[in-house]
Amino acid sequence: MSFRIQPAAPACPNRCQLFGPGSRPAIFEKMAASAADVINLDLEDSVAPSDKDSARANVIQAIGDIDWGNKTLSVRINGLDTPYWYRDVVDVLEQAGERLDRIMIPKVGCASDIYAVDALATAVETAKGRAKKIRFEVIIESAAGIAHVEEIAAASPRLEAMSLGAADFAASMGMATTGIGGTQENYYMLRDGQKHWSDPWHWAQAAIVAACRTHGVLPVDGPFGDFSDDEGYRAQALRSATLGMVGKWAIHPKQVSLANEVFTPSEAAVTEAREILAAMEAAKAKGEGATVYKGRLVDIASIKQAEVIVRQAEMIAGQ
Ligand SMILES: CC(C)(COP(=O)(O)OP(=O)(O)OC[C@H]1O[C@@H](n2cnc3c(N)ncnc32)[C@H](O)[C@@H]1OP(=O)(O)O)[C@@H](O)C(=O)NCCC(=O)NCCSC(=O)C[C@H](O)C(=O)O
Ligand SMILES: [Mg+2]
Repeated sequence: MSFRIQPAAPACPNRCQLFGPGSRPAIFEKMAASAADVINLDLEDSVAPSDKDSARANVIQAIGDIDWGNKTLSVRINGLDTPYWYRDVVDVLEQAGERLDRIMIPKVGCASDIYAVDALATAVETAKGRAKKIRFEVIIESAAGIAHVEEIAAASPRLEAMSLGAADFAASMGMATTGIGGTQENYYMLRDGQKHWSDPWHWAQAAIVAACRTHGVLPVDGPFGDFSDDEGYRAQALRSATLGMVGKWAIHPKQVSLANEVFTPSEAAVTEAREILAAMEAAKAKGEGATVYKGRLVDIASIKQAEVIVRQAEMIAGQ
């Protein structure tokens, strides 16, 4: 272990982030009634340029009017390359109530992007006397974003979560696909004439997880565009969870239960983790640092692995 201790990510459930366009206020109550842990009211790419002002007004109103329960409530602002973002930050922080938890910053390319939003948010909060400091989440969805992922993860103490945005990421990287996440037909290896599909999102996800875990930020998988493909969504989510991500976006309400199922440790996984902890307690009592559990080695590192699962299950149960 490095002399520098790895910081813990925020202990808040983040299994599913449900998105809805700010220009579609008719679905806000349905979003609030969903089982998603996080609600993202969108001012960015799901809102047409002609609707930007009205969407912002809808969102500000809804933050105060709707009962969002114990969900984390987030507004996705427009990108820093647009003329909309500063007004998103200023109007939302000046006019929306303190129920809002996060601002999501899309298409971040470097730590200075976060610095700019931080400076503006800090000025508005101070001027308005907002008691609750807004937290940030970011989307890595460009070549620059992934190239600078670690400095972005370290950019601000406000930063709570980081998502992979597969659609913009693919476009920025020049990837030959119009799919949003999932299996890509042409990304395969050949062996004995048989195709074996590989995962083109894997390396970016792994880079995000490493940056997030280094700096105590929650790593989250972004959208899966084909909402008619439950099995495809589940497979993508299972890969993300296996890599260390804590949740995934839903761009349709039917994806919420899929994310919650995958990112909630199963009873069997929790039972096994507790048994490993018990086996290691018994080993330690005998002065041993390793033992055998179900025919396989478990040691001090296994305690940390098991604790990840138990902590996650307890945090979700206690929400
Ligand atoms: C994708 C949708 C446009 C589909 O909407 P719709 O045609 O209304 O779907 P359904 O008829 O199947 O809806 C069934 C019922 O569910 C309600 N509904 C629909 N969407 C939502 C929602 N997001 N939250 C809650 N409830 C919802 C409908 O009203 C129906 O209700 P009822 O009639 O009472 O049965 C739509 O789902 C949608 O707009 N989704 C969100 C799109 C979005 O926000 N996109 C932005 C995030 S993805 C992205 O930006 C890419 C990323 O940045 C990247 O680069 O990768
Ligand atoms: Mg995007």
